[in-house]
Amino acid sequence: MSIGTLVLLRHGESEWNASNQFTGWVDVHLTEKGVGEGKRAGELLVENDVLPDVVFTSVLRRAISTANLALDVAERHWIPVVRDWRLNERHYGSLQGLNKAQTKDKYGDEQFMLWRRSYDTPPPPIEVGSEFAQDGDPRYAGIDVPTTECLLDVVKRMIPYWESTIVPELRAGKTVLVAAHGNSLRALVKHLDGISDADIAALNIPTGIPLRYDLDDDLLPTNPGGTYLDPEAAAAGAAAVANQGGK
Ligand SMILES: O=C(O)[C@@H](CO)OP(=O)(O)O
Repeated sequence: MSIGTLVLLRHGESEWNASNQFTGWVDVHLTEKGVGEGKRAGELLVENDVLPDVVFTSVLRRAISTANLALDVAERHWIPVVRDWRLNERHYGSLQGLNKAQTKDKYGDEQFMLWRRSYDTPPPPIEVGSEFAQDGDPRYAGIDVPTTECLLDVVKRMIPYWESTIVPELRAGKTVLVAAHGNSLRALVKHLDGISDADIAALNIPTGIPLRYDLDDDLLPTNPGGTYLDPEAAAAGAAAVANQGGK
C-alpha cells in the first residue's frame, strides 16, 4: 500500500496572536477571524479533495477548535481523533503572556530573535505556580511539565511521537490531518524537509492554511516544502508571522 497523504494545519488566529503576546502552552481561544480561518481550511480540504481519515491535535483549544471547524465544513467531523501534548506549541517560558513588541523593545532585536527563532536557546523558565505556568493543570497529570523549551526540545518530544503514532497511520494509506502550532509544526517540517538548525530560523508557518505533504516510502516529501492549499494567502500569512514584534 502506498503512503497516505499528510496535511498539516496551524490553528487559526488566536486571541493572543491578535494582541501580539507570546502564547506557548497558555490555552487561549480563537478570535472570530481565527474561526473563519478554521472554516476556510475545511473548504480548502474539500476543494482540493484531501479528506482526512484521522486527525491528530495538541491538547490546546486553538488547535482543537480549528480542527473541529475545518472537519465540520469538510463533512469529516466523525473521523477518529487523537490528542497529545507532544503536539503542543513550544513552551515559551517566562515570555508567556508578554507582548512581543514590548519584549523586542526591552531586550533588543538580537535577544528577541534568539529566544524566538534560535534552535537551541530557550527563553528563561517560567516561575512554577505563576499565572501563565501549566504545573497543576489536570491535562498534564503524570507529565514532567516543561518550564521553557527551545525548538530542539520540541523536536525531541515531537519526532518520537510522529514516528510511533502518526507514521503508522500514513503507512496504512490514510489521509492524516495534524492540527497543531507554529513551532510544533516547524519542528515537524524541519524533520520532513531535512532543514538545517540554522535555516529553520527563517521558516514561518501561517495560521489556518492546510499544508499538504506527499511522502515516498522513506517518508521523504515528493513535494519538498509541502504544498499550501492557498499559496498566496500562505505567503502573506508567513510574512506577517515573521514580522511579529515589529508592530
Ligand atoms: O507565541 C507563540 O506561542 C508563537 C506562536 O504564536 O509565537 P512565535 O511565532 O513568536 O514563536
